[in-house]
Amino acid sequence: MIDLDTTQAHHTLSIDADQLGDRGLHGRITIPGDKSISHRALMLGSLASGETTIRGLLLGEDPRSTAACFRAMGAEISELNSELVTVKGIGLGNLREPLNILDAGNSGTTLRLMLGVLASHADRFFTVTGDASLRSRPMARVVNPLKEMGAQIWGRESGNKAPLAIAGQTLKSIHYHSPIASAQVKSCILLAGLMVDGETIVTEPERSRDHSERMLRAFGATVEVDGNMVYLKGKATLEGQPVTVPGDISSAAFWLVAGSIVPNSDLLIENVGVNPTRTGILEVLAEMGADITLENSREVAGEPVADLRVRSAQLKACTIGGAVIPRLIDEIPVLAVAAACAEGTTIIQDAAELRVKESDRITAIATQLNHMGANVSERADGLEIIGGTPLVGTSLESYDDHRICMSLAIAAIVASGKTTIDHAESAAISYPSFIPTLQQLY
Ligand SMILES: O=C(O)C1=C[C@@H](OP(=O)(O)O)[C@@H](O)[C@H](O)C1
Ligand SMILES: C=C(OP(=O)(O)O)C(=O)O
Repeated sequence: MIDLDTTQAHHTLSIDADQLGDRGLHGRITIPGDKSISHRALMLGSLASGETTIRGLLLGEDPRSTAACFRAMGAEISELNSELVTVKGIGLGNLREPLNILDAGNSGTTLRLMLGVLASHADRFFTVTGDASLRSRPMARVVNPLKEMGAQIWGRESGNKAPLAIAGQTLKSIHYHSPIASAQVKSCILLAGLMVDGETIVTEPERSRDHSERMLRAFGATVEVDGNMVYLKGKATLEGQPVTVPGDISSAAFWLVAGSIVPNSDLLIENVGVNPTRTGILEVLAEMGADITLENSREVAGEPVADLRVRSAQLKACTIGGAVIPRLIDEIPVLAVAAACAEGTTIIQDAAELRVKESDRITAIATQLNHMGANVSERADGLEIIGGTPLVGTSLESYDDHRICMSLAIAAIVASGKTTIDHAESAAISYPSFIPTLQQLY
């Protein structure tokens, strides 16, 4: 029994795994569009000259926040749907000063990428904010390099926390050595560099997702990549393009883990983006002994795509850290569920970033899995998970964090008895059809 109680403002998801039987998970799953690519398609489409068409856009709350912000600055974005969205761009440098505060909702990507755009629109004033979670997340990581480029930004804690106010300026180019591997930091600076005179360069300690580089190039900007360094030629022009958004591997991750840990499963997850800067989860699950194969590998609109077939397997522990972390950062909560079901002790390290996501994901997943009977200890930069203790259904908190909510739902389907998860509406941030898909599998 999988039931969603929508009678209160905050929805409660109930999963009674005992009633699910032992037939496993079977069938084909289509996952929604990639969130990172959806944000970028809406933003670049808005900034470009001419029309951009977007097929397969994610209809989650986060891309809706991006669309609302850019509409408020003059971009004509048609009603959002996953078939076809058209964006009539207003041309680089032509954003209108918005009449009200721009609201990025729960979306770090919206706020951080947009700051680069706003800071570089001279003679215009912008105010930006977000929900309680986003207002608690650090913005200095983008505000400081933007200030080095000449930006004027004010906010709480010396400009580290939203609400923020931005007086747009003509910026100058920099070579920024980012202390963290973050696609949001890298993309913010590249977007800020579009209108500067000269080359903007970002070097990061490890390579983070490269969707901005790929899409900027497709829209006509000159972008070069050399190891962990990205160059963008200033005074760029962007031309609207057709964009096809592949399925989000971060959403596929829930089924990759579910199909592995639920005995007798055999799932085909169709049309998944397998950009090498995102496939850390496939490498780690393979090392843990998962049975996952890539079928029908192809390239769609400049991004590699495949269907992923997953069959159940006994997982074993592994150590996850170093350069792979930015390539699976959003999948760590569900990987913790996999580790709780694996034989042996899994260590997740170099992942302190998780403490400043929508929630402190290290504390959130450790606390909630322990409530279910798992053996998880927090480390400053990750988790230590002694796998193999049986999981028991109970009442759980999602911390209003979409990835925690969905990860706990996957844990619940291998637990004995009934689990309830609060704030289940949070799944709609990145995966509105998650609960219907879970129900369809049973
Ligand atoms: O650029 C992006 O689209 C994203 C980058 C990552 O954040 P960081 O850049 O903060 O690591 C990731 O966690 C987020 O979900 C999406
Ligand atoms: C961290 C995430 O997104 P954002 O930073 O855009 O809020 C996420 O989707 O897990």
